[in-house]
Amino acid sequence: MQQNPTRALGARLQQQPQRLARCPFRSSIGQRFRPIVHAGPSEENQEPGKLFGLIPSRTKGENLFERIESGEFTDTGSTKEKMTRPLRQALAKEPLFGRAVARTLAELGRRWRADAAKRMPEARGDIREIVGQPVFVPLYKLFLVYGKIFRLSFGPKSFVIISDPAYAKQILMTNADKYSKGLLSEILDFVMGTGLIPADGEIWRARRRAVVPALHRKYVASMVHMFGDCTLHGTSTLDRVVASGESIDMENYFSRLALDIIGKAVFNYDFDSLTHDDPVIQAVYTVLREAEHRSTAPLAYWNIPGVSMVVPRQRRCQEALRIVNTTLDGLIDKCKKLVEEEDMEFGEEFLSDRDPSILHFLVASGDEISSKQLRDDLMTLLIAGHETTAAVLTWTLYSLASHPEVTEAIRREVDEVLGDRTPTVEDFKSLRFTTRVINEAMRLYPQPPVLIRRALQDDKFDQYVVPAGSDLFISVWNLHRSPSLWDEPERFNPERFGPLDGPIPNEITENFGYLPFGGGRRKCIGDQFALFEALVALAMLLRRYDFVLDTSKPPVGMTTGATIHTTAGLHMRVKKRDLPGSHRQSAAAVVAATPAYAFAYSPAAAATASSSATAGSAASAGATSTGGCPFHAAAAAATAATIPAPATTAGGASIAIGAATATLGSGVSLGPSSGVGV
Ligand code: HEM
Repeated sequence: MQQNPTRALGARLQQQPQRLARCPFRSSIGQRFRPIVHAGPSEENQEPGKLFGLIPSRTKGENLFERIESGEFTDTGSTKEKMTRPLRQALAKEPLFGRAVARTLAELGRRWRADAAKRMPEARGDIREIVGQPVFVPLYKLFLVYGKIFRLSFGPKSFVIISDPAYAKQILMTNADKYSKGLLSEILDFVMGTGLIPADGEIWRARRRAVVPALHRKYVASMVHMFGDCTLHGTSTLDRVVASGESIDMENYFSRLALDIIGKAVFNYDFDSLTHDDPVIQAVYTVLREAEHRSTAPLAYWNIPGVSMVVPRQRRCQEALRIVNTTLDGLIDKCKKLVEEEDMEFGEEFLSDRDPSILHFLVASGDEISSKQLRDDLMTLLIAGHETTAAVLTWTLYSLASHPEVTEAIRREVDEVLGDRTPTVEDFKSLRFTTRVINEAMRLYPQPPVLIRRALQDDKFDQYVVPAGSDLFISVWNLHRSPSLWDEPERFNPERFGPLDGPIPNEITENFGYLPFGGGRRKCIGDQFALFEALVALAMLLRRYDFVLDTSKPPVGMTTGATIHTTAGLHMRVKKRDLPGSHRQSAAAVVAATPAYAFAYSPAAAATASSSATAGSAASAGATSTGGCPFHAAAAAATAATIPAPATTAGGASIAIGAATATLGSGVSLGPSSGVGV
């Protein structure tokens, strides 16, 4: 983080929350929570890169700071003290009795002022006033007014909003023992059970100890090959889009790419959602959508007995869960048989060529766990690793659309380091600029934008006590866009993190002002995996294609789900990139030149491979040269054969998951409606 001129003002603002102890909007009912800016796209903000006015523009921000500085929002103490002050002054002039009362009032006034200074700034209002925009947007506006910690109250419900690196560090690291996942565990129970994300206490400790070793160095290296294969496989779809001249919803595309990748990585299942739809894919999306729906619904109506039988969406959800669970049980059984058959010694970096998945590691480890716990683990990893990475790729590509010079810089790096080769782990040391671009996109669009915790014990943040039982939101969005931490926080600037040969920015290098993967003991276990995945996909796609926003489609807006979604897709026109003086290898040739990645359980890929056995020698050459790997064969064949394109609209099994934007009702619980922290 670099120093900047607005920092001084921001720092002053951070020092004064106690002076804002009263809601500045309260005095003017009509102004309560009135948006300082609008979240929806407006004429001025339709230009990509202006962030659609989703956050206050520089001028608006400065005006707000000026107004705060002028004292307009400032309440310097206790209202009771202020109201009794004229009386006290009048009484003080009276001899004897009057003066005695004035002295008592003065003493009371001192106590009232001291109490007021200890009270956390509080924003009160009607929950309806923040409906209709992604919840992290009003939270940002309130942060600019109330500062680094404030209480947001709706009737009897209240939440503590944290937007300060030191406080975030206290919650996530120093005092992590004092916090649980709270609301998040309640919402995700139906799908993740006691998986790592919602679990707390001993179960979390045991599962973290079991799962983390599965993502060892050799595993991640082998996954990097698979990322390349999957990205290449998806180019058949993009080639069709190029030929058709239509645009494609890249949010949908990335969602499918990420699903294909995480399926293979976690349980060696090939969804192949990039080229087809089937009931399992539909079921996974139904479950994902339900998780997001529950995280933004005002009332936990699904807990009412009988609702799952009566409400159609809940019935569909139950059916989808049944399909997903049956599929997972099948994969677990298959894996158990494989472990019995194979004669492999289990060791620290256990990795099977036939099935390099996390599931295989967990089963082979001999850990005595129930199938239910195993299913919870798999489902958790599937959800954690899917939406997040897809969203990072979506918003990175979106940011690049308005920064062609950055795209060109990526290409220079990729052309030099990779050419048409698929990346290996070793390449990451050289793809430093591309990595910074992803780091910067994760700053502007953190996934999830808010982390959720519940205090198990009282905790203290400077003078403010947060009592046990309080629900806290750490607003990563606010941290990542804080004017006191970042120079021109709204600007997409991959160079802000300093020289390229410096460390890759993370929560430690940025002292908890940057939390793309959280921090402390509950930090993301898939951070490297995810960064490599995004890097491979971005590098390989930008090497091969030009992407331009389709301006005939609705402007891109944001909506909240578990991650930040677009409101109506990221529609882009795609062209093959002109590669002057360079020659582009066919996908089959690239696959042939890539070290073998074994992929065992792949019904869809196997089907594609066998059905396209006559699709050309390129395909079989790819298969042979990679030791008969069915996935390689399928990837190569896919380029030669005709494959149906995925739906490019946000319907069906597509990723309109976040469409249920914070549909918060009046006066009811806010729920964790700001992006659910995974
Ligand atoms: C770019 C992609 C990703 C992003 C931005 C991301 C972000 C995060 C964040 C911010 C947390 C911390 C949540 C909290 O403290 O409440 C987290 C936790 C977690 N992530 Fe990721 N994640 C990504 C990819 C992945 C992948 C690929 C996997 C698995 C292969 C994964 C598995 C997990 C798990 C299991 C946790 C919970 C850890 C625990 O509570 O002990 N994530 N992730």
